[in-house]
Order: sequence, then C-alpha cells, then structure tokens
Amino acid sequence: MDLKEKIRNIKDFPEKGVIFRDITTLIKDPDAFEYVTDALAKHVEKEDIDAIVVLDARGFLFGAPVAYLLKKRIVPVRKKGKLPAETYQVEYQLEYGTGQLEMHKDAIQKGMRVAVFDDLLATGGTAKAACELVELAGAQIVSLNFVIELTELGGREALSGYQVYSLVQY
Ligand SMILES: O=P(O)(O)OC[C@H]1O[C@H](OP(=O)(O)OP(=O)(O)O)[C@H](O)[C@@H]1O
Ligand SMILES: Nc1ncnc2[nH]cnc12
Repeated sequence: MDLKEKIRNIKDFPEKGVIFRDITTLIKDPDAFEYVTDALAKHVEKEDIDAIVVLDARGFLFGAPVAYLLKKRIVPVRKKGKLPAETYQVEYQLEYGTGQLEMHKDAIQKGMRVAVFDDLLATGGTAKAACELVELAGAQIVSLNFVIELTELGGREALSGYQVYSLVQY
C-alpha cells in the first residue's frame, strides 16, 4: 500500500516552515489503519518483548492496537502532569518546542524488554526521552517503531545505538 497517498501534507502547521504530516487521513481509512497496524505488529512479534510503550498522543493510536494483537502490556508515556501516580520524568526537545515526558514508576520492571511506538520520528527528541524513561526503570529498549520518519531531521542519528524502524520515509 502507498502510505504517502493516505497521509495528508499541510504546509506551515503548526508554524511557518513545517510541513505537517497528518495521520488523521490514514486512520480514517480502515484498510490503511489495518495495513499499518499489521505491518508494525509483524515487525515486533519476533522480538520477544514484555511491554509496548506508547507515546502521547498520536503514538497511542498505533501502539495500542499492536499491543492488543500481540497481547502485550501497554504502557503510556505522557506529557507532564497527566499521570496520577509516582512518575519518572525527563525533559525533551521537539521540532517546535520543548516539554517534559513522564512514565509511572510501576509501569515496567527491571530487566523487561520494551518496544516503543509513535506515529512519527522527526528530531528524535521525544523517542530519546522515552528511552531514558524506560532505562530509568531498569528495562531495555529492543526497538523504536514509527509509521513516519522525517529523514532530514536526523532522528535516526540522534537515536544511534537503538534499532529504529519506520514504515514510510520523507
Ligand atoms: O522526533 P521529535 O522531534 O521529538 O518529534 C516527533 C514527535 O512530535 C509529535 O508529537 P507532538 O509532541 O506534536 O504531540 P502529539 O502526539 O500530542 O500531537 C509526534 O507525534 C512525535 O511524538
Ligand atoms: N512535520 C511533522 N508533522 C507531523 N507531526 C510532527 N511532529 C514533529 N514534526 C512533525
């Protein structure tokens, strides 16, 4: 399937100079959503993972159905102030802005093998912060999985040492 046909491109959103890769047009097409979910699940099913970490907010859309298909523990990494129990916290940078990500301290245990899911890899700041959170819990990152990779923004290089997988590249 040509996923680029399903992803909408919006110029100058949320600020001038950014081409926003909009996955809402992909997920409203059930065949495209099934294709993407199955392709991501196929990639991680052979990895012997214990948990699937999903990144706030668009990562939830893709990681959750994979966790369901593979019957794995699902762990949300959320933006600051959203998780109610004790959390690990990490500062991070975005293509447009900065922030803080959190994960519940009891979400994953030492020694677990983790696959991370998000919709899109840009600079890698978000994924790197998620890796730090998982590692603070003493768990191991097995793979980082994305629907979209913006290759010119250097995310893959920023995440060197980790296995990075994406379905479509711009
Ligand atoms: O590789 P990076 O430069 O870190 O950028 C990628 C991140 O940016 C977007 O999330 P955003 O923070 O816009 O949040 P959203 O999913 O809540 O829309 C996207 O969903 C990734 O999580
Ligand atoms: N260009 C982009 N399109 C959609 N989401 C993004 N997150 C960071 N950069 C993005």
